[in-house]
Amino acid sequence: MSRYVIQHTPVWQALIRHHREAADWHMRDLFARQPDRFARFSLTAAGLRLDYSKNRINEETIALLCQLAQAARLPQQMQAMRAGAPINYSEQRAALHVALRHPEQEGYTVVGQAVMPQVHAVREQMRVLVDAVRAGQWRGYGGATITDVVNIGIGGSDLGPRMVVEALQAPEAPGPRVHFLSNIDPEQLHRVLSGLNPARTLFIVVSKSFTTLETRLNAEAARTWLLAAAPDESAIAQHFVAVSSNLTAVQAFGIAPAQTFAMWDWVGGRYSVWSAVGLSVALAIGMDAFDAFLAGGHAMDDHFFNAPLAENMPVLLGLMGIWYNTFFKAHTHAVMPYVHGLRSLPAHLQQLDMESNGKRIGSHGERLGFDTGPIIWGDVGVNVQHAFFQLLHQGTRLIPADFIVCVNSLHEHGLHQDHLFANGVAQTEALMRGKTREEARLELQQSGVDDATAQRLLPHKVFPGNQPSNTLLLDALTPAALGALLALYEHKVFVQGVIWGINSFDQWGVEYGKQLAQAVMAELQGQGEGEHDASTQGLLAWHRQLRQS
Ligand SMILES: O=P(O)(O)OC[C@H]1O[C@H](O)[C@H](O)[C@@H](O)[C@@H]1O
Repeated sequence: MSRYVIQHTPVWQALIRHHREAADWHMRDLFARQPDRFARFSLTAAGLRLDYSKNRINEETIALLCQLAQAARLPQQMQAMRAGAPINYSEQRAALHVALRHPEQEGYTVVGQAVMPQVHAVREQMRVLVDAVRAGQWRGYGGATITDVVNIGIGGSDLGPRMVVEALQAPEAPGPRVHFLSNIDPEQLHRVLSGLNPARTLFIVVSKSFTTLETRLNAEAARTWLLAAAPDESAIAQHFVAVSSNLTAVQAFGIAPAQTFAMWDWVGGRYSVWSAVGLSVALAIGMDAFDAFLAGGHAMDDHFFNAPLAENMPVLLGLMGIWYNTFFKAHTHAVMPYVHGLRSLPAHLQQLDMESNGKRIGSHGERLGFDTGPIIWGDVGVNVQHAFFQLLHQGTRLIPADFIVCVNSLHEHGLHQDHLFANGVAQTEALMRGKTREEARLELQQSGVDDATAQRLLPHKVFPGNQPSNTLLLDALTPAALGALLALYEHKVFVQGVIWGINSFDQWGVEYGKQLAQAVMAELQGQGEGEHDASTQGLLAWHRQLRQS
C-alpha cells in the first residue's frame, strides 16, 4: 500500500492556491457582497445552532475542504470508529466513547464483542449508588448521611467531570457538594479536606490506569485522613469507591469489587466523562439529568455519523480549524464561553484537543510537514473583554475563536442575560468588521476633540477587523445542550486528526516528564545523584539549601 500523505494530494495544492486569494479577503466585503451569507453558513444540530458566516470562507472554500476530508477518507474513518476498529493504532485500541452515550442495548462491538451490555450494567450500578447517596440511604461510619463527595483524579479523570459539575449543579439543588482533588500540591489537599467531615464524606478515586502517581498519593492521603477519625478499616467500604479499568490494582489498594465501577481500554481518559468517570456529575445532578447529558451527546453522534460533510457541524468546525491552522498558519484557537457555568470549558478543551492532536508524527512514523494541533486557550466572557481582548482587536495575530452564548439563563436577574448575550455577539461583529480609518476619523470629529488630538489619536482608533469567529448558540445551559456541545468538540478533534493523518487517541508525549520526575524525586530523597544539565543541577542545589527538614 502506498503511503498516504495528505500534503501531496491535488486538493491540498488547490487549497494552497485558494488560500493565496483568500488571504486578501476582508469579511466585511464578503458580507456586503452576499446578503444571504448567514443563511448559507449556519446550521442547527442536536439542539445547537452554529453561525460560521464570520469566517474567511466562501462556498469554494467549504467545497475544497470537504474534498480534503474525502481525500483523507474521513467518512471511512468515521465508520471505522463506529465499528470499534482499533483506530488508536499505536495502542491497538478502539476509541468508542460514542458507545457510552448510546441508548440501546446493542449497536457497538469491540473485537466482535458487544460492549453495550457492560456499559448499561455499569450505568445501573451508578444509578444504585447515586440514588442511595442522594436519598440519604448511603451512610457513613457513624450512620450519618453523605454531604460531600471528593473526586480524586487528574487529567481526564478530573477536567471533564469538574467542568460538567460546575456547569450543571445549581447551588440550591439537592445533592452533595462535590470537590475535586487533582494536584499533588499539599495546599490543594489541605484546602479540600480542611472543610470536610470524614463521617459525611465519600471519596471517588478515579483513575483509568490506577497507576497515576498523583491520584494514588492523594487517595492514600484521603484514606489516612479518614482512618484517623473512623473507628476501624471497615469504614473504607462506606467512604471509598473507585472508577478504573485496572480492577486488580483497585483491589490491591483496598477498595472492594462491589465499590468499583469499571471502565474500558477503549475509552480514552479525555473522552471518559460519559462513563462512570462521570460519577461525581451524576451524584451532583442526579441520574436522570446525567441521562439527559448522555442523550445530548448521543444526538450529536447521530448527526455526526449521518449528516453529509458539508452540513455536518463537527466536520465543518474541524475543517475551518484546519483552514486557519494549517493554511493561514494561525497558531492558536480561542474558546470564549459567555456562560459562567462553562468557565472551565477552555481547560477541558485544552486537554481534549492538545493531548489528542498535539503530535508531529503521521501514521507511518513520518514527520509531518505542516502544522497540526493548535494552542487552545480562552476564558469566560464578559471578563475576557476586560482582560486580553485588546490583542484580538488590535494585535498583530490572526486568532480564530469560538464564542458560546446562551439565550436563556436558568436564573432571572433583570437584564443580565441580555447584556451578556449582547456583549458576546457584539464582539463577534467588532472582530469581523473592524473600524476603518474613515469611520475612526468621523467618530473623532463627532466627539468634538481638536484637530491635532484627532490626528494624533487616529491610528490608535482603527481596528483592522477580519478576525474570524464561530458562534455556537444554546437555548440554555441544560444537561442535553452541554452533552451535545462536548460531543461536538470531541468529533471536531477527531476530524482534524484524521485529516492531518495523526492518531488522536494516544498520548506518548506526557510520559517523558513523568520518567524524569521519578529520577529527580529519588535524588531529593538522597538516593544517589543523576546526570543533569547545569540548570537542573543548580535547581536541585537550591532545593537542598532551602529545604526545611
Ligand atoms: O485516569 P488516569 O489513568 O489516572 O490518567 C489520568 C491522566 O494522566 C495521564 O498522564 C494522561 O496524560 C491523561 O490522558 C490521563 O487522563
